[in-house]
Amino acid sequence: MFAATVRPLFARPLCSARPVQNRAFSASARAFKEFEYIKTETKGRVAILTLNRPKALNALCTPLMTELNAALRTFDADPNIGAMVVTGSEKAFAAGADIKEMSTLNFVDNFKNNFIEDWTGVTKIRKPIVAAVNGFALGGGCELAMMCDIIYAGDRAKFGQPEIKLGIIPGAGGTQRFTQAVGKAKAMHMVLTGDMMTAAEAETAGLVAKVYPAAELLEKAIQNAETIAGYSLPSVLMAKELVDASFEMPLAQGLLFERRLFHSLFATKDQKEGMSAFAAKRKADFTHE
Ligand SMILES: CCCCCCC[C@H](O)CC(=O)SCCNC(=O)CCNC(=O)[C@H](O)C(C)(C)COP(=O)([O-])OP(=O)([O-])OC[C@H]1O[C@@H](n2cnc3c(N)ncnc32)[C@H](O)[C@@H]1OP(=O)([O-])[O-]
Repeated sequence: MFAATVRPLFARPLCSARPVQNRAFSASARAFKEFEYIKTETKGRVAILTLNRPKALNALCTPLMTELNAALRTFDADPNIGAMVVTGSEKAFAAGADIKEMSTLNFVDNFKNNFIEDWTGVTKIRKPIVAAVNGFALGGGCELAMMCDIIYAGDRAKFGQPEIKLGIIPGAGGTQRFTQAVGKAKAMHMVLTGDMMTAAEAETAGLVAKVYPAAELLEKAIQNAETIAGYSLPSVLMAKELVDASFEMPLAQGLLFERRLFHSLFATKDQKEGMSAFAAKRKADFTHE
């Protein structure tokens, strides 16, 4: 047992009726207690984290993001977990950062407190995170989905960066990751008009990996996460690291990095297991070593 101490960024967080402090949880039981804005469960080697602030369409506020990041970090450190799924409700994955909470913020405090930097912990998680998006993924909701490694969408999902309508701009990747995913033409249109994109458009544009009927989305996302979690963890972690590195590195360096990690995987037990299982026509039994 260990305790996670979290401190709200704001003196009076609008989305919390009670202080979000000293939440104790048991990593071994993989059961979190007392979370207010998210639910967690596990299925085999997959952890499922559900944003649970239905009255505000899962608008992202500091306590919600603190809980989400604490849960992600704990599952990342749990040897029994190989992949995670982040999802919301049928109506909304998340309708963006909490506009009511942000409405009174000012530049100097934002700058001094480095507002929302703490919220981006999802990008530091090493195990794969799948976003299962039903309903609205707008503003910070779309940005949160893009911080995950794969986005699967329900067929009625809507994506968008509508911050321009509020007199601001996207603040957590909506001008950068969105542009990398869909290209300049569509990114400019979405960011400058605030229009929404359907799931089908998002799949065609390259933002979304696959679209499923809304009612089947979570089950399919978990199945895909189970497939990933069943593979050798060192190779999964390296594969994720390399795909992410391709956005940061020149091609020659990226290829060299890939080659070196490819070489290194021949030091694992799982490489021997995977290849001998193939030759023996049986399923590999990976031990993640
Ligand atoms: C991972 C790190 C991420 C960091 C992100 C930071 C930077 C980011 O780029 C900035 C933003 O996201 S800026 C944000 C960008 N996002 C936007 O601009 C989208 C804003 N939302 C909308 O445009 C509409 O709600 C929808 C079109 C989503 C649904 O319309 P509909 O079906 O007619 O439903 P409805 O009746 O409208 O809503 C039901 C309830 O939910 C409430 N609520 C909803 N969103 C909220 C929010 N973001 N806030 C607070 N509350 C929000 C709404 O007030 C209402 O509560 P009430 O107490 O009953 O009044």
